[in-house]
Amino acid sequence: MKITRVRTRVFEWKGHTVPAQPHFCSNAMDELWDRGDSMGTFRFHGWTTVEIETDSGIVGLGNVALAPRIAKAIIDQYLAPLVIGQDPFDYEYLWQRMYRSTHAWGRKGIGMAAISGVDIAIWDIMGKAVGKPVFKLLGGRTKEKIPCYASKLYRTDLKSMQEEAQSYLDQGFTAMKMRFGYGPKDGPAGMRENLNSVAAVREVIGDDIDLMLECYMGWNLEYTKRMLPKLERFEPRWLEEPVLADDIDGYAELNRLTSIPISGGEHEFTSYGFRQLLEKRAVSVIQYDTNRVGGITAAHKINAIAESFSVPVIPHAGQMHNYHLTMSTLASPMSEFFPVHDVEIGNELFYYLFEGDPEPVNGFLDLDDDTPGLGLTLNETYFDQFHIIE
Ligand SMILES: O=C(O)[C@H](O)[C@H](O)[C@@H](O)CO
Ligand SMILES: [Mg+2]
Repeated sequence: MKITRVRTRVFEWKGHTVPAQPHFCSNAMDELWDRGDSMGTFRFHGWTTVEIETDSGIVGLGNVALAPRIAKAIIDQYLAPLVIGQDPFDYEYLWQRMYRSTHAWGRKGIGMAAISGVDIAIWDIMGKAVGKPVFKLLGGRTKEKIPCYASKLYRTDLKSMQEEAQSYLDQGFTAMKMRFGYGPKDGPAGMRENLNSVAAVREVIGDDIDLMLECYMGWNLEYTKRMLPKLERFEPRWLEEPVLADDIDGYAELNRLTSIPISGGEHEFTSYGFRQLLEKRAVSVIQYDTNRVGGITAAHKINAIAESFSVPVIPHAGQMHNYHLTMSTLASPMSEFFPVHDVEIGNELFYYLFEGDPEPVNGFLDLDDDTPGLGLTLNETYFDQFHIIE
């Protein structure tokens, strides 16, 4: 089988968007003197789709969620010529070809996200070609169902957060993630706000539900050190990305300091990046996203390394490209799940663009043993809500 064409499209959401309130979520821009539109750092209102055609008629579907226009340009100009004419089953060779030939600029960030999109489509082709779901090519079914945690609870008024937390309990979730709204610039009053929001959610969910706490890189080392002892009484499952992704020694220091597991990796790339995080004991939970980290080829290797360090892998974002990895390894006990709702941050945009994601039932989701490939198709229902760039 040979790859004949790589078709990329950018989908930019132009439909209704729910505006984010101030202090909606701490983030890396918060420390700058000019706050400006700090929410801009985590709006994902566009997506790149990668459809890879073959001479057998099979088409693989991949995606990239970061900087969509740039990802498209990288794939069109640099990556497509490297895979066209090649056998998709030579996936390791193709990955290395893309990785090595873009090494000067592509090994982290958007270069690797673009490689991920192509790699995901290649795995979709392989699954379709052998008539098996991708997880069956990676290790198969390691769990009856995948436990998942509801991930939203952005900082709003406490009553709304409590109602939202209650709604996840009502749906049967036994784990959920909330976001902090305040950071170092907000002083002791902001610290109090942060603690009050965790207390408010704990009040509703009780002590027997896992609660994950997300900082999205909006804190710094000193602030996190002050917050950790105050957070311990809430027994969070983890504290996520307290500092910038580049501060690996900062993560390691925090992870040594506290009984709260520190998590990260959503902004890390390839097995090299994760080897560093693991060797330094910088994180106690790994959270790569397959559509950034280097695709399924890289994520599969990271699972093996993480297993040898006994560090759980709970990928960022859920979504099919991650669920298949989670299903196929014991290193991964759980998935993130973004509830389907009106377009807000953009995490949920996935469901407006793709069809095939499983619905969680009582906090678990499952993958079909017989659907070939990733089990995802483009959802044309909302195409008129997007500006599409071919
Ligand atoms: O872990 C997450 O779910 C991410 O950090 C979110 O994608 C991000 O939007 C911050 O809430
Ligand atoms: Mg996160």
